[in-house]
Amino acid sequence: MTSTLQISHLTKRFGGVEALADVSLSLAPGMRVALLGHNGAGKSTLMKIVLGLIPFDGGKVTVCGAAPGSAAARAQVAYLPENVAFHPALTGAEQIRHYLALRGQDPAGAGDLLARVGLGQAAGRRIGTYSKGMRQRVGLAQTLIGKPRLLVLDEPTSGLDPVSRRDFYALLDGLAAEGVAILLSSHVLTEVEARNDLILILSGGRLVAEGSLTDLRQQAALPVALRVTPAGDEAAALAEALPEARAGRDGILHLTCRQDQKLPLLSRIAGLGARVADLDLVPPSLEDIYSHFSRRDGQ
Ligand SMILES: Nc1ncnc2c1ncn2[C@@H]1O[C@H](COP(=O)(O)OP(=O)(O)OP(=O)(O)O)[C@@H](O)[C@H]1O
Repeated sequence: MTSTLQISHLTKRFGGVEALADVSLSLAPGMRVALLGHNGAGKSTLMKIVLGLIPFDGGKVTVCGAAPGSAAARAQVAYLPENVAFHPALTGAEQIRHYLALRGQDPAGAGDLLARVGLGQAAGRRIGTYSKGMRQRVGLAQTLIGKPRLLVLDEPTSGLDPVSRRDFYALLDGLAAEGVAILLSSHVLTEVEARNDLILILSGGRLVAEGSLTDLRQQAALPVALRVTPAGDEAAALAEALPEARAGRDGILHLTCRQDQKLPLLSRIAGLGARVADLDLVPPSLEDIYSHFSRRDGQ
């Protein structure tokens, strides 16, 4: 299948600063990719290059087979910045009608676009009365004008509450299911866990990790934590049977083990039978994995 976005060995320097070094990635239609990285890691530079806003020094970039910034590429890519600004006195429908007219499209399509992002009911209200989540959805409706094949979203859910974030990602899921490729950056690491097919970690302009969350977990090989709750008055007996555990004030026993020791340890705990009331397995979070890769790169 032809890639929607193809980047090979991309390099970009600003004077003496190497903003991107040997970055390669490929987005197939319908793929959702999250770009993570510390401040100055190179996320915005990468997005600007994909949008054709700045030139690059080395490597190759194609957007739907065309050079970034070319008319062919621009027709296929849409961008949503972190903070969208619309005219507060215009209604959602007026604002989208305006953008449709600017793109030479029928303004009557505004209603459908707003309904698509869940703003059908609010289309006739002034944007000044919208919440931040609603304004972000107006932004998403704007990006959908012209049916782009690639969405570039710069921290699209920053400042949104958990419910608005979930709703926003549900919209992206629907678009991805229709074949739209999505490249988004985020600092809210926990939210990208379940919502993306591929996670990329940039550090100092280099891609230091790439994969699904499962791949990254395996590559990082961080310890797994277990919490064992003793049954009734079995705390002392359980602590004796699990001498490597640390007992918390609440009586719960805390253990950690390497990934490859997880199953033997679970089977040992299962063998303790009725002495165990409950068991929780806590895998390393994306925050842990992210710090692991960023630290490894000296950040
Ligand atoms: N126009 C510019 N001129 C000089 N240096 C720049 C320019 N734009 C970016 N840089 C440098 O390139 C590096 C990458 O910056 P970039 O803005 O891409 O990072 P980022 O990951 O988007 O960071 P943030 O999360 O803070 O937005 C940084 O060292 C930055 O200072």
